[in-house]
Amino acid sequence: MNPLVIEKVFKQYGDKTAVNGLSFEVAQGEIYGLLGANGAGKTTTMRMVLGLILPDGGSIRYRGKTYSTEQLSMLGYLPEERGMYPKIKVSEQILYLAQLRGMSRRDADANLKRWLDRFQVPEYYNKKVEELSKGNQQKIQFIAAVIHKPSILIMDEAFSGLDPVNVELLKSTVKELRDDGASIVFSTHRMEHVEELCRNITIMHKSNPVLQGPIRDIKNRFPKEKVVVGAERDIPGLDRIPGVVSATRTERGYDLRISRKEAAQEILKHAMAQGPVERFELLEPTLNEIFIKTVGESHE
Ligand SMILES: Nc1ncnc2c1ncn2[C@@H]1O[C@H](COP(=O)(O)OP(=O)(O)OP(=O)(O)O)[C@@H](O)[C@H]1O
Repeated sequence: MNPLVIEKVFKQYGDKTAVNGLSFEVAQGEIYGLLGANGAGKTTTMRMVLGLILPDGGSIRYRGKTYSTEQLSMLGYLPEERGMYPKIKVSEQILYLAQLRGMSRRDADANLKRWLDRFQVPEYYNKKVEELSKGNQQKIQFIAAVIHKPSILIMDEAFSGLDPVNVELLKSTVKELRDDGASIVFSTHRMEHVEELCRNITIMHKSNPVLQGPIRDIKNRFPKEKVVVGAERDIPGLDRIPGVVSATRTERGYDLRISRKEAAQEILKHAMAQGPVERFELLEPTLNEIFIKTVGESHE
């Protein structure tokens, strides 16, 4: 049985349905992507998984059990909003939070020092949170979420506010936690991070799960509609090939949009008939394009 199983979960606020029959499972050592436009129901879902609010229907199971305080030490949460106390020292609040999650102060202290070294900021141990930049506060919040080695980790916009170097640092840390066996629910609007980190995803829209499954399978369900041709010279007539919706001249050649896949071969033939082609590629849709299509279509 998977460590986290969400089954037909339903949540209502007054007469507003926030989550409508959502089911998914997160395996051990998996990062699961929970995606959706603003107001889709992601935060509500994460809060239910964390036991902060109760579902009105359906069930959430943690290693086969329903929520109880026993699960506290198993769960870690990185919220989107910074939730640290500005006036209190980093070490004081992290050690306090770790003890709430069942750790001894000594173990928590050793872990905290290890994490601060890992993030190359050992000097933050005695600093007040307000003395740190926004990005560095995010690192501390990250440490607070993982200090007790949770086996189920909920991460909401984990990399927001970080510079590219720190994004890479935290990304590699998330991958390590996955490789160590954590089950991670990862929610973000940054589709390139989802493509890199997640195997399976759910896209929610207006409280409903509208697209679910392995990213690989989802991509195969959507047609390839983009062709890139690399050529320095002009290739007249590309836009007149049947099935070509548009052909745009770029620095390095042409970007084309097609409405049926046979058009790709015609484009290649046409281009080669006029001289050498340096590059030719039929691109699969990006997750960003799939997201926009899905949410747009289900919106209508
Ligand atoms: N405490 C609440 N009381 C009433 N309605 C709520 C409450 N929390 C959320 N909602 C409503 O439930 C729906 C889902 O909200 P939720 O915060 O889960 O969305 P989200 O996917 O996390 O959005 P975002 O990407 O903007 O954070 C929204 O329509 C929201 O207005």
